[in-house]
Amino acid sequence: MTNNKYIATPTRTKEILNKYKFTFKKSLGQNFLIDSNVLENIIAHAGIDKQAGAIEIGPGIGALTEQLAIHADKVVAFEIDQRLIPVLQDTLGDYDNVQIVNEDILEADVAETIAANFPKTQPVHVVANLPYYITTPILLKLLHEDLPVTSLTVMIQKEVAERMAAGPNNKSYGSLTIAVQYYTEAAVVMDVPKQVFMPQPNVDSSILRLVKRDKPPVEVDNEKYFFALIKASFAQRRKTLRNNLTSYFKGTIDKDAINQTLESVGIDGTRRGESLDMQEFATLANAFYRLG
Ligand SMILES: C[S@@+](CC[C@H](N)C(=O)[O-])C[C@H]1O[C@@H](n2cnc3c(N)ncnc32)[C@H](O)[C@@H]1O
Repeated sequence: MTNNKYIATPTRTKEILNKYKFTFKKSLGQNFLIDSNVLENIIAHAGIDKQAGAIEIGPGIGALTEQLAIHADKVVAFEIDQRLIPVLQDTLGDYDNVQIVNEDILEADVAETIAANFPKTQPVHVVANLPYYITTPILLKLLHEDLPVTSLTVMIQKEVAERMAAGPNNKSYGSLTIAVQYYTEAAVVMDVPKQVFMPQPNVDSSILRLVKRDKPPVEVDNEKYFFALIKASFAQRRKTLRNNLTSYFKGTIDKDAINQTLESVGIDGTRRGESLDMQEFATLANAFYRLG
């Protein structure tokens, strides 16, 4: 992959950018990968082989897309920036297993795209160097929609990757952690320096691997209610669980009922949200939900 014919080298990237007089849009999180070793690592961790399909978000000029085209059966890539479509048609012209969709991933019907492009029995992996300004909405959309994908391997901001893979009592642990870990097993597989991007971002990056679970690790009566209660429990991190819940349930459940419910499930209301594990949140959410 060190061969200069590939897109992910500084020289080839500059050539392509010059040819199209392409100027980066910071507002679209455009930081392109120019390091073939990092790409090799992404592909190695992503579980991609010729039996698998790949969904990419934000192909840019095609550095990762090209490697996915080489290693996977088929690639479908969503790119919002119309200026990149002719560039991609050029850089990926040699590959007949790539489809570019010029759409905003947050608006796209990803389930329909998967159904239209990949056989039902084929494993499909999401692989992306994500636009960092919308990392959380993209991942939560893909997870909440419960798409038929086997895994997600994504380059994201290091702090966000740590948050998604954290455990209780860690300063990074929060409602995002639980949302991600409810659907997937999360692990940070590699930290990545700024120097591998053009232009260099202001933040450090990590590759995060999320493997979809067959079923959630806890039983929840109502998922929407569960996630809303978790969010409320972290609303003010320094506040006790009881105080956060009192603000959240104001006007619907009174203080006495809140105390009784906490007591009934054996959770001390003076604890902070960050000390509860997912099972405790599930028990708590189910108990409040059953109050009706
Ligand atoms: C960090 S760059 C990655 C580019 C390329 N994959 C690489 O690694 O060199 C993020 C890409 O996402 C695209 N993008 C930004 N917002 C998007 C959105 N809402 N939907 C789809 N693509 C988006 C940008 O135009 C850009 O090409």
